[in-house]
Amino acid sequence: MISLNQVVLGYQGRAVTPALTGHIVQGSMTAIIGANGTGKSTLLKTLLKLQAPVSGQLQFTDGCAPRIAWLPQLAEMERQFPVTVYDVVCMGAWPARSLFSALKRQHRLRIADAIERVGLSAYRYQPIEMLSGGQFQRMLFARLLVQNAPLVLLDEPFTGVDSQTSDFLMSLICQMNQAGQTVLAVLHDNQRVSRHFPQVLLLTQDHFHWGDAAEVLPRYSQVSNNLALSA
Ligand SMILES: Nc1ncnc2c1ncn2[C@@H]1O[C@H](COP(=O)(O)OP(=O)(O)OP(=O)(O)O)[C@@H](O)[C@H]1O
Repeated sequence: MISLNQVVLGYQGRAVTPALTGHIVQGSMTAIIGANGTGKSTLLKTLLKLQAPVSGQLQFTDGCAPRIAWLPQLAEMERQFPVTVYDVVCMGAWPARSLFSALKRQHRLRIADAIERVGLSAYRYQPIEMLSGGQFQRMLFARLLVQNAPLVLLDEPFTGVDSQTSDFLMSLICQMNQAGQTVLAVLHDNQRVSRHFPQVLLLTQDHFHWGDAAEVLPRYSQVSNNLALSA
């Protein structure tokens, strides 16, 4: 789906990662792990074309970027905006219709189904500022479900969410992947990574390891131990 060839990520010409080479295979499920500041979110933003790479090449198998659904970090979300749960979930249908046209019946059904799947039917007309952290994240997942994009990018999807809701959201991620969507998720919970993610990209300041979870995860413990020893 996407190939990275010696891609250095960064801002205004300043590198924040080593040169990355690897493939995001269609239908795969990959966790991006690493310490704070190693460029995990920057990779997602680069795939979204919000950020240009410092150097190297990103190639899309079909010649153009696939449709992408993105769950940003919770801290980057505007929560005081005066809209309802329904309004936010509706936004997932934008790519399939023009901005100001009325929703078609098929869209309305998809939106209602997504809100029900995440357990927010009773809150559909609630202003988003009144939602708890877990409810807010469920709402964003409903929007992802409506988007139904071939590539799903998730930036720390379980931040501020209790373990029961995290388990529930994890099951939704697995369902998306089983339905054929390619998933790339930034995570800090290695147990969850080893349970659910066959592929892992580990980023450090100077190196990266990209491959099967069973091979890459033990390297993370090594890296963490080395960091602890040098601190
Ligand atoms: N808009 C920006 N302009 C300049 N530098 C930035 C910008 N955003 C992030 N950075 C820097 O890029 C580096 C990588 O940031 P990034 O957010 O990708 O890290 P991360 O691995 O996702 O970290 P975390 O686990 O803390 O979310 C950091 O040093 C950060 O300060």
